[in-house]
Formats: sequence, structure tokens, C-alpha cells
Amino acid sequence: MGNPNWQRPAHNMRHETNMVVASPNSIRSEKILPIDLPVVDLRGERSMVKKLIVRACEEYGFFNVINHGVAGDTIAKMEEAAFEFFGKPLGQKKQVALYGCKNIGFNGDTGEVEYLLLSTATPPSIAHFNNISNVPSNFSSTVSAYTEGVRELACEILELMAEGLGVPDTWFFSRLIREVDSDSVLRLNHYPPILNKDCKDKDKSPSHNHTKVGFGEHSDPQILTILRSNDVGGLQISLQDGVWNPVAPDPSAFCVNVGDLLQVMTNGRFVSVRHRAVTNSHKSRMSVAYFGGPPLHACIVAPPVMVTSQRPSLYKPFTWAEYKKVTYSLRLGERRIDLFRNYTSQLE
Ligand SMILES: C=C1C[C@]23C[C@@]1(O)CC[C@H]2[C@@]12CC[C@H](O)[C@@](C)(C(=O)O1)[C@H]2[C@@H]3C(=O)O
Ligand SMILES: O=C(O)CCC(=O)C(=O)O
Ligand SMILES: [Fe+2]
Repeated sequence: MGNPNWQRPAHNMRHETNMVVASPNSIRSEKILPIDLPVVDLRGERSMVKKLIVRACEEYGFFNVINHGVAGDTIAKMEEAAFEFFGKPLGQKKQVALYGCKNIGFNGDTGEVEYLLLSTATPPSIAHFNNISNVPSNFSSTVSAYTEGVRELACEILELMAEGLGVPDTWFFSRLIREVDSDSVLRLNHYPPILNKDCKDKDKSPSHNHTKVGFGEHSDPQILTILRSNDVGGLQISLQDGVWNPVAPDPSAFCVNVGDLLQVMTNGRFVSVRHRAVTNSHKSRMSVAYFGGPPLHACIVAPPVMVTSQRPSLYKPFTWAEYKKVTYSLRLGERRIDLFRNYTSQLE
């Protein structure tokens, strides 16, 4: 974990089990310990909401947000369009440049996932989708409406975080993703059900589940991620090395998580927690993730209030362009944030 003061929360845990998880290249035994993420009701009393958010980001790096204000219709249309696109024959999907299947990034990572990776730059670079066959009609406007909704939600949450942390400029974080040249990404992930061909006949009953890695262990490099999935589980977070905590799906909520840049800008107080998504043998998981990122030239530093003599700066200043370049040159599971640690810090 990046946060040296972080300790595993002792509460909220259920029974621990061992589970065999098949990754694309290996089979290994891991500890599985389901948890209930903190739930933040955005319509709650503001002073309580910001306290809850700060605590969740310190202890879990993840929380669910309900009464989030994103229109149900916008969300439903996005999910429908995603299912329509991924339901097309592989040959047609492959004609779309932003489509990927099983290969993640450029450095040899693989997983049981297919995806669309869309830059949310304004004016939307996805606008040209309307002229391409093989994508559902109105795909571009569906994506734009969804992106607008989740960006607004991300800004509201970042402003609550700043208030909760006592940052005097409450737009300090949100400004970065509001900028017209913010480098944000929308990712549509589809994890088809995978049947394990090697399993014995008696294991093929619907109650017996097989798990493969869909999207391997990683942290999100940007500021904040707003994730929504259908009602199929698969997201797991790791609050302790070697232990995976499955998160129950809640299609009425958004799952919010701290990215690497927010860990840096809170000087390690918030944690960018490693997570992954696994498949099952019976139902498709569909997730849509908005990664709020700053403009490429933005300098990533903690506001003065987060840096004290007791808590000196943990990270060197860098631009998002520098961090992104390193990120994209490394494997998915790399602990890239450690490369930007300030080793002159007295905490070392
Ligand atoms: C292997 C990789 C895929 C990724 C770029 C990287 O080199 C390392 C970070 C990966 C990640 C994880 C979160 C997001 O899904 C993503 C879009 C991002 O910004 O960083 C992916 C990158 C990707 O799929 O291209
Ligand atoms: O699909 C999921 O639940 C998680 C996806 C994810 O972590 C990502 O796209 O970065
Ligand atoms: Fe992620």
C-alpha cells in the first residue's frame, strides 16, 4: 500500500475462505474475504457526507455512492448500448479502432475481457462514432450524456473531499477534471461468462462457480474513478497483500475509488487501492468506468495544508504527462506510484 500509516480496517469483514482463481497464466490459491463497502448517501447532511467520504478514502480507497443524481435513463441507455455493441459478431467489433479483446495495454497483459476505451476530450472524439457502422445508433450522444453525468458527480465528490480535508480552495481537485483539456477516459468492459473446460462433469452444476481473471490486479492511475456495473459481481479489492475482498454489485449505486494522483495530492492520506475484476461461469458482467484525469500539462502536487513538518511531502512533483508516460510503459500490476516517492522525506 502507498500509505505508510494505513492499517487494515478490522471491522466490516465476513468469513474468510480460500479460493482457487485461474489467471490467464497461472492457478494459485488466494484468501477471499467479502466486505461491505461504506455507503455514502449524497442527499445526506453535507457535514456528515464529507466526513464519511474522507474516512472511506482513508480506510478503503473505495465507497459506494447512492442518491447520486445521475439520471436513471442516462445509465440505462449506456448499459443498453454497451450490451448492443458487445453482442455484435467479433469481426464487426474488431473494425472499431477503440475496441480491444483480451489484450490490455501495450505490454503483454491479457484477461478475459473485451472493452471499448474512449477518450472523453471535448469536443468528444467519439463524435465520429455516428459515422461508423458497427456501433449502435446514437452511441455518441449516449456516451456524451453518460460522461457528462459522471463527470459532474466526480466533481461534486472531489469538492466534498476538499472540504472534508480542510483544503481552503475547495475546487483544488475538481478543477483538474472540469478543464476542457482534461485527459479523462471512459472504459466499457464486458466480461463474458467463462466455463472451465477442464472441470469435472459434477462441477458443471449452476451452483458451482469458476473464476478467471478478467482484468488483472492494478491501481487506477488518474484522480478518481466512477464505476458502475450491472447486477453481476466480479470486482475485488485488495486491502492487504494476498487477500482479495469481493464487492457485492449494486447497479443503483456508483462505486467510487481513489486513483494514484489523488493519493499523491492528499500526500498519502487517501489510498489508491489495488483491485481486479474476475469472471464467473454463468452471467456476463458489464462495467462502465469513468477515469477522471487532469490536463496533460497539469502539475500534480499536494495543497499546502496536506504537507506539514510531521507529514512531509511523500511524492516529488510531476506532470500528468510524465506519470502517464511511465504508466503506459509498464505492466498493469506495476506499483508505478512508488517510482515518484520522495525518498528525502523524513518519514522514510
Ligand atoms: C497495462 C496497462 C493498461 C493501462 C495502461 C497500462 O500500461 C497500465 C495501466 C492500465 C490502466 C488501468 C486503469 C484504466 O483501465 C486504464 C485505461 C488506465 O488509464 O490505466 C488502463 C490502461 C489501458 O487499458 O490502456
Ligand atoms: O470491471 C470492473 O469492475 C473493474 C474495471 C477496472 O478496474 C478498470 O477498468 O480499471
Ligand atoms: Fe481499475
